[in-house]
Amino acid sequence: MLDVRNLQKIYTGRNRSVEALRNLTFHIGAGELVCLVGPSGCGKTTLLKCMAGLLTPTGGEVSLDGRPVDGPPPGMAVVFQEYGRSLFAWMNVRDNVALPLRRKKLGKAREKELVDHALEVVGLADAHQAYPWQLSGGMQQRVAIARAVAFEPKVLLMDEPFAAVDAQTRAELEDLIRRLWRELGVTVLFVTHDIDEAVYLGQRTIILSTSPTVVLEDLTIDLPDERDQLHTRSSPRFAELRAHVYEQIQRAKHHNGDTDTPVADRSDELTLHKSES
Ligand SMILES: Nc1ncnc2c1ncn2[C@@H]1O[C@H](COP(=O)(O)OP(=O)(O)OP(=O)(O)O)[C@@H](O)[C@H]1O
Repeated sequence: MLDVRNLQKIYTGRNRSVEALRNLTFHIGAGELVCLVGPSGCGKTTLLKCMAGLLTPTGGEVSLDGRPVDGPPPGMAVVFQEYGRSLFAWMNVRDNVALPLRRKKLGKAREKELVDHALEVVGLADAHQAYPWQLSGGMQQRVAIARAVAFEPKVLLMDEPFAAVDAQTRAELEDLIRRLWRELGVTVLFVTHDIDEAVYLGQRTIILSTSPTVVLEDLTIDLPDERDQLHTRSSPRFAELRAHVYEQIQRAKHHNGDTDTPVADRSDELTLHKSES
């Protein structure tokens, strides 16, 4: 489905160059929900932009269903952290959600059907005539998610989408993403710097090193499929996985692509959790 092979990105400026991504390789299968976590500044946004075809990599390749990504692919939608900047203040909720559909030229009836459905699934059917500035931060992010849902993407890329909302809203939105993922069968790559979120949400968590970035570990999250904020987060397995990812992130801060051996391969302790359950 989505393949990242030997991806490298070097930003070159007049006086300096920054090697943000060194050599990233991983695969995301159709219908998977994968989280990507790493220390601040490790290149998560850079990676996501390369995957979305918004940034040209220096080396390596991203491909979707075997086709190289060299511009925004038609079946992909992206939700960014800054919902305030992705919504248009002068358009109401309905028009904001409908905007990307205009390019598809589906006809008014089909467009209305998709927008109504998207607003329904994110719980904003009653707010369709409101303007973004009349909504809370959490509701605005729901509008951004509805916009992505209405587009009927095969792949949904999310870049720290809940970083700017309060903890309670964040928990609700996490559950919304899991519900949408299960109901719509969409493939999701969710970038976060929040360790709890990285464990709670996905089926796998890819842990990145500091810049220049490599994959430190691709961890299977073997929590039950049915998750809820109260029981899942208080389960012993959640605590173990959380501790493991936390530990890896701490090590990641002292590790980058300059070191040959990935952190996960250097310690028996780090494989402890994988053999359990
Ligand atoms: N346009 C740019 N020009 C030069 N360097 C850049 C540019 N964008 C990002 N970088 C550098 O690339 C590295 C990775 O940045 P990026 O924003 O991808 O990291 P991140 O993991 O998303 O950060 P955060 O966790 O803080 O959101 C950083 O060292 C950053 O300074």
